[in-house]
Amino acid sequence: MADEPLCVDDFEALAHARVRAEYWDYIAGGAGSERALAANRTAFERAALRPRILVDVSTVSTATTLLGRDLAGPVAIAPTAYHRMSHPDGELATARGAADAGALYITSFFSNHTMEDISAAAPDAPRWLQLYWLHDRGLFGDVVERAAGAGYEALVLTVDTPVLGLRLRDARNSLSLDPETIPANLTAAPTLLTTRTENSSAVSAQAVQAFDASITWDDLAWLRERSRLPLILKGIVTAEDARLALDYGVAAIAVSNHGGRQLDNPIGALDVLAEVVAAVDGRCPVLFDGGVRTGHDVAVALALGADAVLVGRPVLWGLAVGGAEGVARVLGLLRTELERVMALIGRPTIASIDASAVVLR
Ligand SMILES: Cc1cc2nc3c(=O)[nH]c(=O)nc-3n(C[C@H](O)[C@H](O)[C@H](O)COP(=O)(O)O)c2cc1C
Ligand SMILES: O=C(O)C(=O)c1ccccc1
Repeated sequence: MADEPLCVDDFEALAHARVRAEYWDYIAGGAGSERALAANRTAFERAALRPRILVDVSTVSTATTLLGRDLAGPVAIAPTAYHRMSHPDGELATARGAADAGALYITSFFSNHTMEDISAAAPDAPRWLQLYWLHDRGLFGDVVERAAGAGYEALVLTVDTPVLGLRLRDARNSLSLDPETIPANLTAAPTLLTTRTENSSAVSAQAVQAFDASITWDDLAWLRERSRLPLILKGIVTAEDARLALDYGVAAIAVSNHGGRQLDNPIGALDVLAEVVAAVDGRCPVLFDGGVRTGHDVAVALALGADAVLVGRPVLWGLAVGGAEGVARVLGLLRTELERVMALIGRPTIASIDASAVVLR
């Protein structure tokens, strides 16, 4: 079959043909001139793997552990908003696909199904909940308090989005949201549910209305009082903030530039990974996202010190192409590609992919 997707990029082309143009621009786009978006990919082109030979790779295992949870592999689903833009079954399909693939699913707070319904779609699968700090502390506290009971095993506070990046594609499209694409966790606050604005993006309007840009490190204690779940901060890109995060007792750090959607930075996410890994110095797991598209990319990020990687857009491409099955296939592809790369570089376990496996050109 000529159309059979054989790599993640094949899914992108197929998904593009299926997703409405304005939604596609929201998913694909970056901030400003999209330099950060492009840099996330070009950074990987500067990293080369260093294969070792005559190692027994007759058995290769991608199995790993994160915060005490055994996972089939080191590739997890990054939190992305509004999955019904990609498929009518939205996050329910994503949850089933993730469970089939044995992958951790970090559910976006801005999901089109409630966090409880998403959990119920795949009850025993590993799942974390991503949070945006809301102006509405009542609503925010309620969400935080519900998370553990709904089966979420950790909270991921996104810290790179006090305001939304300048998404020119969305502004030019006057991006509006259909009723089925409203954030289901926020229906108690209808004033946050703008679906249409003149000459600007409704997504951006929702973020402006909802996000509290005043929070600082000391507010983390407030979160802690409401949930005993481990806390991960997502969007750390400097050694200074990595050290502060450790001082504040985080369980893990996610190095990310939000898929190039926030600051229009000429440096790729991968370029800052080593700085954060050095500052963390093994004291907590480090996750990485931004531009991971192949098993080779996964191996590079692990060699540079990440404990696991997250994929954002590729999961949405799989979702658009084949619902739950498409999500599982994208994740499965990345895992089998990683297995092949591990064999080819003579590193048969995740732990054996150390700094000697990569060189930056
Ligand atoms: C359509 C879309 C929506 C996103 N929504 C969220 C979100 O709700 N919360 C969040 O923390 N990050 C969000 N992100 C950022 C991702 O979690 C992740 O950092 C990024 O997509 C990784 O880059 P990649 O798409 O190149 O894999 C979003 C990204 C995309 C593409
Ligand atoms: O688009 C995004 O990157 C994003 O994180 C987001 C999530 C919810 C509302 C608005 C933006």
